[in-house]
Amino acid sequence: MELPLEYQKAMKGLLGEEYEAYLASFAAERRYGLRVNTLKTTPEALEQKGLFALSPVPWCAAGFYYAEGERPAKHPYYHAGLYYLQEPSAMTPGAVLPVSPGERVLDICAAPGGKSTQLAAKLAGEGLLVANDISAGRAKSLLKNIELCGIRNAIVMSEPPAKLAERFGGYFDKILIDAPCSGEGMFRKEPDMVKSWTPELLAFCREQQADILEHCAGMLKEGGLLLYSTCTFAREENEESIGVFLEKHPEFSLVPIEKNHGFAPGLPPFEACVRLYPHKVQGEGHFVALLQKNGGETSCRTRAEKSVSEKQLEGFREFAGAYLNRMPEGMFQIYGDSLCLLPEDAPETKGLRVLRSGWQLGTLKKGRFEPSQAFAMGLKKEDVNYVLDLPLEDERVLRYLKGETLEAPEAKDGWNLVCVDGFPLGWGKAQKGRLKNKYAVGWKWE
Ligand SMILES: C[S@@+](CC[C@H](N)C(=O)[O-])C[C@H]1O[C@@H](n2cnc3c(N)ncnc32)[C@H](O)[C@@H]1O
Repeated sequence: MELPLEYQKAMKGLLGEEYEAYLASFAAERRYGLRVNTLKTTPEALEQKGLFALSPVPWCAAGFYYAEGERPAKHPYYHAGLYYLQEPSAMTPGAVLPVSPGERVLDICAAPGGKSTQLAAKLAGEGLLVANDISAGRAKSLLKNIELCGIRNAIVMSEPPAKLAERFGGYFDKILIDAPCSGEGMFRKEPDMVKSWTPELLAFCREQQADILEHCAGMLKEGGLLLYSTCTFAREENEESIGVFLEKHPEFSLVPIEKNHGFAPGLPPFEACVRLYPHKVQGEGHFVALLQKNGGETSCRTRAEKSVSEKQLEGFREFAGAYLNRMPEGMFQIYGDSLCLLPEDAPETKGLRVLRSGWQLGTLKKGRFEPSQAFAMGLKKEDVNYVLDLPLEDERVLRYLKGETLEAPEAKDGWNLVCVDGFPLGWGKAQKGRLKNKYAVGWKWE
């Protein structure tokens, strides 16, 4: 691969004697990763299934390498949201940022959702994740991944940081900025990215990074943590972006990140940060900085009003009475014909471009409730009365994912949660042994 001369010069300056080892890493075997979705299963349980040859990613508890040639995206368990495919070094920001159930977390550059799905797993269904991406198109794939992983407590948005900052001053406990960057750490994985590299691109990215950092500063609570990451090596987009930010914001300080697993320290005087290089770790490359806010705004009080009447919920209550073993808890909201369930203290989002607010349960048309794909993915098998639980080897699993009508003499008449080995895939409606397929149209197995 022909690397731009100016890039070579910058990397030689950064790496010194290690530069040759960095170049040699381009010829090394590429490593692929998947991260187990702990909202659905455990790393041990997935390993025991013996689906793929997995070996652990040392810096991410639920992360695994899988061998080239394996196709985990072509497996029904992928469609059940049991794991997310993620480049191993990209698992670092979500692993380093401490998140506990009940917190309010913002992932401001979230699409397609690698880190959002990781943070949501740490929230374990409690608290709130706001997953945002400025690109409305990319936010759609973010939404799909949030739904696929069965995440019930996320608001998916597409807004510029300035707009969010107007609404969420001092609101979040944790913020992740996985910033747009020149992507130098992707050169091995996506050689085409080399072509778009220019020094001007670095300067452009740096401006965007400064804007995002600036607006996020005000959205964090006092004592809150902000994680800044890029998949690039350029000093300008990493230590320099952080340096400029810290000069302007003395209320923030760097929190040291442990230098295990071949992680290199940030460039002086920012040794508290980490750099992942492809010649030092089994991964493509990343920069990670963790900052704490030691003063400034305290929590703000934006809270959505309850606006749904019992009358409007009749159709859902009827469905729940017939098919659910457990009533989902939270605040019901209706957007158009879509019924969603939000955490009780969810924020007011009127006026913001929201793709999804909380857990979409289904649609209400003329009072009739029809359950949604997202509802199925956020349920557990035990939550539902009528379950068509197919073993992995059953040929109907693939036929269901392809959208076909199934012969299902064992299904009871009515709505059935279709599962593979106990993990929900979607809905079907049975009548006299035939199951009408209700799998989401855009999700079908190709
Ligand atoms: C590195 S990617 C994020 C990857 C994502 N965090 C993941 O793990 O899947 C950067 C994202 O930032 C978004 N972006 C660029 N500028 C932005 C801005 N000013 N505010 C919010 N998002 C932005 C891009 O659309 C892109 O999806």
